[in-house]
Amino acid sequence: MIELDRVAMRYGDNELFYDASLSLTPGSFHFLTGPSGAGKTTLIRLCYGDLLPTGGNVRLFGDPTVTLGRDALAHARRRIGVVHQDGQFLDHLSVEDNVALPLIVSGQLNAARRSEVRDLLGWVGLSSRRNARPQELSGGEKQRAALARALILSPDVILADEPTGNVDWEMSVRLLKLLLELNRLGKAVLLATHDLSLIRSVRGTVQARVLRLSDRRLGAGGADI
Ligand SMILES: Nc1ncnc2c1ncn2[C@@H]1O[C@H](COP(=O)(O)OP(=O)(O)OP(=O)(O)O)[C@@H](O)[C@H]1O
Repeated sequence: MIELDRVAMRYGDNELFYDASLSLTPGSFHFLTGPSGAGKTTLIRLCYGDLLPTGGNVRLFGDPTVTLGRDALAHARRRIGVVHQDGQFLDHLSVEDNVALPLIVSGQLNAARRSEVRDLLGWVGLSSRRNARPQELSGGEKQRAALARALILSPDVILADEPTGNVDWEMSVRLLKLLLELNRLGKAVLLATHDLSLIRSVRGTVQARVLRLSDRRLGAGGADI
């Protein structure tokens, strides 16, 4: 569904990585680790066509992102749910409307979809916070709202950039469990995290690949779990 084929990425003279290959197939689960600044967020942005590679190819559902026009890219992106590191909420909207935003923007919000938004908020444990503003949420609540918003268009692929960054251990495990549940439903998941103990916590319970981005290379990050 998403394929990186010998991808290189540089910002000006700063080459972040080269020769990076990766295939996110249905039902696959990948952890992406690596030091701060190695390029994990950049790699995720390449995976949904937010950036174009400076070398190699990124293919979304078969088509190289460099060849996709605006409409085709928007169409492909609707199949990819992104959980951003910083949430990226609109502060003047309620949590519920933030989650519904992809439906509002694409003109799909009706009574049935509104009820799906509420179901999703229930699934991530935020029913009682649906009328709050994003700035009133705790770190863990924000991350769960970001996950709900990423899921509202029923994507085939979920890209999560440090979703457990600012939350305590219990909440990290809870978020990871939500992602694993989605993965069991057949969705491809890529989860970037610094937290190796989180990866170890699911050892033996899930088939996942651990990738490490460091020294400008994307490689295996230790034993797969
Ligand atoms: N738009 C940009 N223009 C120029 N340099 C950038 C841009 N975006 C990121 N960088 C640089 O690229 C490098 C990699 O950034 P990136 O955010 O991808 O790393 P990361 O591995 O996700 O880091 P962290 O774990 O701290 O979030 C950093 O040195 C960053 O300053």
